[in-house]
Amino acid sequence: MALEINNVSYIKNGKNILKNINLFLDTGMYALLGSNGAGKSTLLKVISTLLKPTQGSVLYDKKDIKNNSEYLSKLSFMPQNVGLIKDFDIVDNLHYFGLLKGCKNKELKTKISAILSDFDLEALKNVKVFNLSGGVVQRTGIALSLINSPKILILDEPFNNLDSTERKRLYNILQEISKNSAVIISTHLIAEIENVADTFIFMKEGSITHIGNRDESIAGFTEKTGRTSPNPDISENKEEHAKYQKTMFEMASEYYTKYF
Ligand SMILES: Nc1ncnc2c1ncn2[C@@H]1O[C@H](COP(=O)(O)OP(=O)(O)OP(=O)(O)O)[C@@H](O)[C@H]1O
Repeated sequence: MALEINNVSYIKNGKNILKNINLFLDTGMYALLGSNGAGKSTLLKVISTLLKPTQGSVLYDKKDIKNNSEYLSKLSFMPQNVGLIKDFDIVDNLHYFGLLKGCKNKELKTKISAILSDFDLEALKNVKVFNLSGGVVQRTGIALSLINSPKILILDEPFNNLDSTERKRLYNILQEISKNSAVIISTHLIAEIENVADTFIFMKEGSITHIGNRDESIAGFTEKTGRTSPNPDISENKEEHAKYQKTMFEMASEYYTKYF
């Protein structure tokens, strides 16, 4: 499994939204971090084939993802607002979207049972979506994105609406999936993802400013800025004090996404 993003740029209305993006994604969990407007959603849409790059290419196992039905069958994209059918119950949604994603009717039954159990949705499986809470809808949406056993799983802000128990459940599931697939998560919740993702991809103004694991990201930040550890003693200046209260990783993240 290898996804290669080679020199990808995306220009819309004269605006360079993605600038020369180069990425190599293997199995593992990748966090995509960046401020509003950094280009994260645009990059995810390019990887999902929803947008065609103005320049460059995206290859899956050395083949262009353009008109590549094998790639599409292995891809799953969960956007920020989950598009479940409100009049269907959970099982019908899983079944319907499974068929749309090309799963065979025969294998769907087993898959749906496994997913309902993994996501603790059995008791709610026959409840129509319009009667479910926001958290359960979100959980069902994520469950839905796994129906085709994706090799490339893209989740845009998946932790919204989830309480800490649900987040933990999701981390465990995603960690399991990331052993054999590339899981790409775009999120603003840095503290949430800090100990979960293997690799962090930081973006600012359409460019990637840093790629690395947690320790590498902190080390790069230390090297470039001279910052070593948070200093809890600085209290005269409120703003400075608040800044130092952050973890090294949060400071590194802020550096790569705002000031690099
Ligand atoms: N169709 C479009 N036409 C013009 N500009 C666009 C279009 N789509 C996105 N943009 C601009 O491109 C930039 C990147 O947008 P994008 O949604 O990819 O950022 P993001 O990092 O996902 O932000 P957020 O975290 O707010 O979702 C923004 O400045 C946005 O206004």
